[in-house]
Amino acid sequence: MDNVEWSEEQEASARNKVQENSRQLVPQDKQDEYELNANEYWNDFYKIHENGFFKDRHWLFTEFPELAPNQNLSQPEASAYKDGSTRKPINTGLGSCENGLCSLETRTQEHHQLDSMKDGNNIINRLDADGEAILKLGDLKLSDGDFPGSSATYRILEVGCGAGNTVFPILQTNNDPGLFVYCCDFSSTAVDLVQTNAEYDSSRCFAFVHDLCKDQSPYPMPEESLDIVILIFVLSALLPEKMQRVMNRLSRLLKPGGMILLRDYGRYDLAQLRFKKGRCLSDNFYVRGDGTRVYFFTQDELDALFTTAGLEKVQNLVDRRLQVNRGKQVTMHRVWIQCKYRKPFPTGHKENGHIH
Ligand SMILES: C[S@@+](CC[C@H](N)C(=O)[O-])C[C@H]1O[C@@H](n2cnc3c(N)ncnc32)[C@H](O)[C@@H]1O
Repeated sequence: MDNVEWSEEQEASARNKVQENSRQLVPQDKQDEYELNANEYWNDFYKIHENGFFKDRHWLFTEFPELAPNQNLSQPEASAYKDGSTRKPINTGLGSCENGLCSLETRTQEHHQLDSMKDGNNIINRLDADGEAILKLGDLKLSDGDFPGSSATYRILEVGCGAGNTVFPILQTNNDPGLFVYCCDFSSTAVDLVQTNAEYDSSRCFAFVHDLCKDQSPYPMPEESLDIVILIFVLSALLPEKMQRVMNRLSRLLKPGGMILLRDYGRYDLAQLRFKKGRCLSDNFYVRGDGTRVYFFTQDELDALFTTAGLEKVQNLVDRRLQVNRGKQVTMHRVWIQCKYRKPFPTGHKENGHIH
């Protein structure tokens, strides 16, 4: 069931559950260890789950048509929503990772494993599907005029891309010849999975290891060069104190008129209510059994993060769904938040004859 309203009692019961499971916090030394080794916990996650699955992402282009703006994405079953968006009925989870468990579908694609080889003095780690060398960020000499994707006309960056469950559908669906897709993750295991995927094409895509929370961790593109930045269930994985700096830096990468698209966990989502006592790190921030962490947002918190980074609201909606597992006879309340925030044009700028 889509966009179900919550009753007062439901809201109160959720609040009680959260109060109860937040009562006992994880000790600080353990918290520091989760932060210090965060990428290792995610490496372990991807070593276990690999990409032997392809998560169900049929909602991607109905929710975010900006990812393939020139394609005719006919959606006969799409229904209009109050906020003007359209979406197809969703009868499964959104394929996000919860408590280390993901809704999985068997992946049919072959996985390329091409081992290191030497080319003169350059170490080329791998070749992509077309036999092109896959370069690492550290191998590049970056200058403003010449960077991966510098000749593209539409640049998308996905941060925290995981195994590429968003990147590959974009590359398949968006056939704009001017498209270039960047993607990064601080898990080198995840980035390896992307780079060794049979669909990885270095003429259209650049995957790199990057820690969003490290100011000195470089991006391969200059500021004001991106049309779209995507964050799908990623901001929630960061230490809350570090979220604003991350957002500020991502905002600087956007062209004026460019947008950040986000989908993430909302306050009182089933995944939050299911946490047992002793897993809470701080208000609404928890650690799963596998050492990965997750925050549950309100719309206002996200609005503050985006607007403080100088962006303007295009959309900020809460998507509540009732999932029914008929086999187990249980109903589950999911709460996700979806946001689109745009970087304004400088005042006095003229676009299509309109002065901003
Ligand atoms: C819940 S997963 C979502 C993955 C992917 N966006 C998806 O929807 O399938 C969160 C991702 O964020 C990445 N991540 C967490 N903290 C990060 C950081 N500081 N820098 C870069 N990536 C990070 C993790 O490695 C993981 O791949």
